[in-house]
Amino acid sequence: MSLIGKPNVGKSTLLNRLVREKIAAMSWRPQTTRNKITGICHLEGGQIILMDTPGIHKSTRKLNEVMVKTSLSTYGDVDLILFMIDARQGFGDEDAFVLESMQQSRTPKILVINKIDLIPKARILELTGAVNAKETFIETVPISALKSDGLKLLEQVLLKHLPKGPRYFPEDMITDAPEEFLIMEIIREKVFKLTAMEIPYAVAVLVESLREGKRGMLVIDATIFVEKASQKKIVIGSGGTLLKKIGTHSREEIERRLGNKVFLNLFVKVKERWRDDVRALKEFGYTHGLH
Ligand SMILES: Nc1nc2c(ncn2[C@@H]2O[C@H](COP(=O)(O)OP(=O)(O)OP(=O)(O)O)[C@@H](O)[C@H]2O)c(=O)[nH]1
Repeated sequence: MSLIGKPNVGKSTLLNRLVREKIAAMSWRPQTTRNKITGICHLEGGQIILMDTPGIHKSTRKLNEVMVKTSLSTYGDVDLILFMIDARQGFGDEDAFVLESMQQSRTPKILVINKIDLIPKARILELTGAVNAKETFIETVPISALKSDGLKLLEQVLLKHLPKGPRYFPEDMITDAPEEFLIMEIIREKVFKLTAMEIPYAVAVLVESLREGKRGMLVIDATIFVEKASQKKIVIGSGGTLLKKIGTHSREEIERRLGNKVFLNLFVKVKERWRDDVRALKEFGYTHGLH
């Protein structure tokens, strides 16, 4: 099952709620998610395998092109597409763009109206009617991913429409992403939250090494890449304060997630124009559609 929508509608929030753990980076900024992330949701009635995808949007940058291709590539691989819109914003041009990209696909689609905590009930009905007039959806489910409202119903709807099959994953597995990926996403999320303007978008994180240190401590070396020397200065902050904060917040969350004491070494480096540099994109794991 693939979760599709424009940036910032709440896809990662829903994924994290359904798997009951945080695996995808979330922030109030659009385009937080850059890769396809698989989450495994264990329910009484079965397992649901979900793909969170980067928000589909228009852009000329190579990185953004890769992000969109990553999302589109999931259409053929899944049994269901969840198309998510933001209830407060309603259905706009950006949503129309996403919907258009799905029209070729014969995969059954479910409309998920998220953030219903922000609108009056009558508006939900209106939106349901308006969007269903544009495309055939087998179901419409209004939810608030943030407030965990409507999620039980959504789970039931998903189980109803997904084909029966064997349980593919063990009960304790919630994602197929390697540890390095989780660590990278945690650090990237902290940078997204703690910096402003163009910085979040100019940042990539690479986990350089992961090893066991003294007394079972996990030692992580990671580099934050930015595009300009001026951005490096900002990420480090005066006297290194911001980098320290990014490091502390990241370390605490990595420790919680991995259940291990962590020693995190963070470096900041400049890689000019990496978002348009195919080699750098590959190095950072943004590979979809690149040759
Ligand atoms: N009020 C409200 N806010 C929500 C809800 N779901 C998500 N949000 C907020 O919307 C913002 C975007 O959420 P994300 O889950 O990062 O959105 P996304 O669709 O994964 O975004 P991209 O990574 O840009 O594709 C965050 O600030 C969330 O807290 C909801 O049900 N209600």
